[in-house]
Amino acid sequence: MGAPPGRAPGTPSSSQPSRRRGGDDQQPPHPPEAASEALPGTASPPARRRGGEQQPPHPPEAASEALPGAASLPARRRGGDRNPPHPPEAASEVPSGAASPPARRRGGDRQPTPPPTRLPAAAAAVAGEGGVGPRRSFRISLRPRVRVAPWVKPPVARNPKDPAKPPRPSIEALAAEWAKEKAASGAPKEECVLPFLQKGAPRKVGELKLSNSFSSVRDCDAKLHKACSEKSDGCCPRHEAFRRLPLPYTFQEFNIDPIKKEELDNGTEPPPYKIKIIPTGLYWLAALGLATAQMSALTNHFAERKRSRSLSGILLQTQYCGWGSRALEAIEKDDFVIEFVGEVIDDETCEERLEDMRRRGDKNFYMCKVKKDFVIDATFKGNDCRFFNHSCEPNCQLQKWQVNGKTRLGVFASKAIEVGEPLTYDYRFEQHYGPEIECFCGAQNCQGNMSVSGKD
Ligand SMILES: C[S@@+](CC[C@H](N)C(=O)[O-])C[C@H]1O[C@@H](n2cnc3c(N)ncnc32)[C@H](O)[C@@H]1O
Repeated sequence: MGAPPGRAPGTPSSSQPSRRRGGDDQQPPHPPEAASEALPGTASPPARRRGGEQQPPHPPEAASEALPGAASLPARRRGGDRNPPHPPEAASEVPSGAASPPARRRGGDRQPTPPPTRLPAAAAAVAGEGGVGPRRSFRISLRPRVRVAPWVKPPVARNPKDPAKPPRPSIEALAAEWAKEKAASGAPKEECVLPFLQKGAPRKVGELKLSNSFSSVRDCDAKLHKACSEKSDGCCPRHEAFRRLPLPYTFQEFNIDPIKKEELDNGTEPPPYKIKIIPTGLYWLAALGLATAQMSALTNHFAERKRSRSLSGILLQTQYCGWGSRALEAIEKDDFVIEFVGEVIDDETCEERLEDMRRRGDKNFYMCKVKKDFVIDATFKGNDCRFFNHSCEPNCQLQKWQVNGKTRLGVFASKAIEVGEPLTYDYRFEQHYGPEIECFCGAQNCQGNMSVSGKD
């Protein structure tokens, strides 16, 4: 989920400050292109990243995310999630005059980063019963949203901030339109409903058990891997992947990097996922489609990747956190933004994937553990929610709902969100082993890392 900062072109790697601790996750030199994001006029060829998250060409808009005045990117982590190469065009968008890299400080005195950047694609888990509810109870407003749906005639709602703009359709209008088309396509009636938009839809509230993943590891009786980890100098070879496994915190989760090793051989490959140009207001449409169709119907990310090269849409390239998602239109507080969907896997499969991730050296995580044997993995299949980054001062919340007996995760706006603003939520995780993953959210109240309670 996050990409570590890279260094500016021409900047010696030795000058790059280290951002993460940990042995094998040493960050590779920053791809030249990444620098172009911060240094206007820079146009060195894209470099390739290690460990899977090769980033696609930088979208023009991404430039706006670059920290003014930043010239070189401090190395923040070891391991794989380095920022993807920046396209030459991006450079022109970066504020000129940048000369020195942004200083990073911990905790409160951290330098505020430009607008929060992040946006993963969340996918809805449509899996069995149970499910854990959010730790907090959120009030969900079902009032009409004002968003743009190109193919829907705008109903009545007006843009309060700019009356001159044509009225935008309400969420109800969009839902009605969608339901109509869905029904026309022959879908069963029960599939023509938007669960997160139903008044009175029950949300299960409960607590997450943060250590479930650890206890599920095969052939390891050590509590939370502590013993085996100590035997091997702080790093359990077999379970090293767990060092960076973000376990659920409050109402979220995450982890795993999707890119396969062989795909990294081509340094110009875009990220292992799709880029869709869809207004945020339409996320739920796509998300619902994915959810109702179950994981088997999710688009193959390899196929989607082909489209990502020429499009610049919802995704944005952040300076330190890899790819993120942003709002393509204003979102009101409490609005449903997108459903977190992905493959629903059990703990054993999760473990296997983590091991694969370790071997590949992946650094980004896209998993969300909901409960025992119920992990939603957006690594290979999911939607744009997988690109939502973490922020200590997020503008979204991940909520667990019980919809018709199935647990589903929805991302809701926790505050009003402006167009272009990175979509983020708080998914700090409990970390027991390995180096702390430094947080680069840039929030004033940033705690400095993505661990919620440190190590045992
Ligand atoms: C769900 S992915 C988000 C998308 C990811 N940025 C990408 O490029 O694919 C979560 C990963 O993004 C990175 N990340 C997200 N938020 C971050 C933050 N505030 N600071 C540092 N890295 C972050 C971490 O590597 C994390 O494992």
